Amino acid sequence: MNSVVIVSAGKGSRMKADINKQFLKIRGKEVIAHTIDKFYKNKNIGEIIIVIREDEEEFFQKNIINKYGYRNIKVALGGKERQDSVYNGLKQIDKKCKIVLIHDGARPFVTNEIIEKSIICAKEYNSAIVGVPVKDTIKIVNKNNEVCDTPNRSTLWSIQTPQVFDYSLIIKAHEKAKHDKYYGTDDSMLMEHLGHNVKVVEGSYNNIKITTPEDLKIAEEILREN
Ligand SMILES: Nc1ccn([C@@H]2O[C@H](COP(=O)(O)OP(=O)(O)OP(=O)(O)O)[C@@H](O)[C@H]2O)c(=O)n1
Ligand SMILES: C[C@](O)(CO)[C@H](O)COP(=O)(O)O
Repeated sequence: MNSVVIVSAGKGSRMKADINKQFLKIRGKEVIAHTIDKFYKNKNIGEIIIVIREDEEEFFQKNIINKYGYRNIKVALGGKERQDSVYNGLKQIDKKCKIVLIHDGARPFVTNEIIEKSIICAKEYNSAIVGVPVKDTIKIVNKNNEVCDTPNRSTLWSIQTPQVFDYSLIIKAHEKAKHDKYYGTDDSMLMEHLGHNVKVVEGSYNNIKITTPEDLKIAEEILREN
């Protein structure tokens, strides 16, 4: 069985809104509901776990689960860092799970095609992450704003979610990270820390993470075009 952990227990501080960004609306529907729909309607997904902040659990139940009538969605509580929230979600997964997808609640434009090709890749390589080649030139800059280096752009990818893994391996990777007090900014860094190869699957430039107020405007446009 394939399970998905959708992490939605962040603070959304860069959005500077009165409510958590997951509950802001794009074209009348909450960001998190757009994201859930993508997995809820996908025939390859057997189980959905949403990770929510404890102080937002009641609001989530009433305004998302009850409002849209979602069934069989498990809820886990968030942790201090994204990585802690992912681990809490992974612990709720059914024993029958072989492949787990980890996805940001704040990335509502994931597609069926991306979900399907990342699962196929994870079945072959145990570890698959979605990304797109960078379009800009990237500079490494020091604290005085001086350029230190310009990495070769043809080797640079911007990494998104879903990130998809063999379930027992990602649990092992989290346990090693916990033991070593190692924190990564994405899930695959834990697999790299475990010494495992990670394969990249080409995603979409529309699969943005809603992070700042500008992203909400871009999101409205993406939805209008699709
Ligand atoms: N402790 C945390 C931190 C983040 N996330 C989730 O991880 C995803 C990516 O994180 P990000 O966009 O950085 O969200 P926030 O941490 O909420 O944003 P900010 O850094 O602006 O506060 C989001 O769906 C967020 O809800 C989480 O579940 N638990
Ligand atoms: C996992 C991620 O979405 C990949 O781009 C990203 O690293 C999350 O980072 P954030 O610091 O929580 O925004």
